[in-house]
Amino acid sequence: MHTADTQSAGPVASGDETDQRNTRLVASCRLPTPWATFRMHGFEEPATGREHVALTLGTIADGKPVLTRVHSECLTGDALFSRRCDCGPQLEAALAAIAAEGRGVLLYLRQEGRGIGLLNKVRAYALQDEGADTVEANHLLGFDADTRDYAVAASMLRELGIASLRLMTNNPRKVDALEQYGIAVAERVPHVIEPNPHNANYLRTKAQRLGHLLAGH
Ligand SMILES: Nc1nc2c(ncn2[C@@H]2O[C@H](COP(=O)(O)OP(=O)(O)OP(=O)(O)O)[C@@H](O)[C@H]2O)c(=O)[nH]1
Ligand SMILES: [Zn+2]
Repeated sequence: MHTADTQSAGPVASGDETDQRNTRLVASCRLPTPWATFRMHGFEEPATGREHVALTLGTIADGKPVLTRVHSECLTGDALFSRRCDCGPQLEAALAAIAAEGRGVLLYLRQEGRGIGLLNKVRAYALQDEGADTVEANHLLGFDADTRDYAVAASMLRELGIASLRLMTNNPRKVDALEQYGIAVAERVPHVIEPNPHNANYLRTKAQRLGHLLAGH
């Protein structure tokens, strides 16, 4: 098992006062998991009070592209074992990949339900139970299909001293958004999970309507 105990002292600020500082690093600690013992860094977004975390492993502020997962909160998939989506297995696979490499970062962003919040996601799921797809359900509730913003992710990465990523994602819009906020994506690493009978339609909709790169959909 890899351990974060030997990694460099901690996050390094870029020193550039013109950076958009949307987040503030509050505290860091050890986080043992089944895959590795990570460093966990807790951030707050002063403008909104939202709290986010990053898990890091190894030496990450050395300028070389860092294997990275930018994961959006999904309480149902990440914590409650829901099979409606692919979030839980993606989270596990990302931590396993970072541990296997001995170096990397996972940002856990508190933008549940593609930014619409937990209870609106439950409303969206109820509409999907009646036949709407994931995009139609958001629209019926008066939201865009995806209301997430990655300025916070870019700010956290800068505070961790990371400027270049090997990003585990199937979402080209996530790559574009991070680059727009000044983070280089040296490589997109596909992060495809084997579908199950409950999420096959959802994954097809993501590929067809949200532009996700999921081979076979
Ligand atoms: N509004 C809404 N949000 C959902 C639904 N299913 C999952 N989510 C949320 O979607 C977010 C994950 O986004 P995804 O579209 O699965 O994937 P992504 O992060 O864009 O792309 P990847 O990096 O490839 O995983 C999490 O915040 C989930 O809570 C849904 O049916 N409706
Ligand atoms: Zn999910």
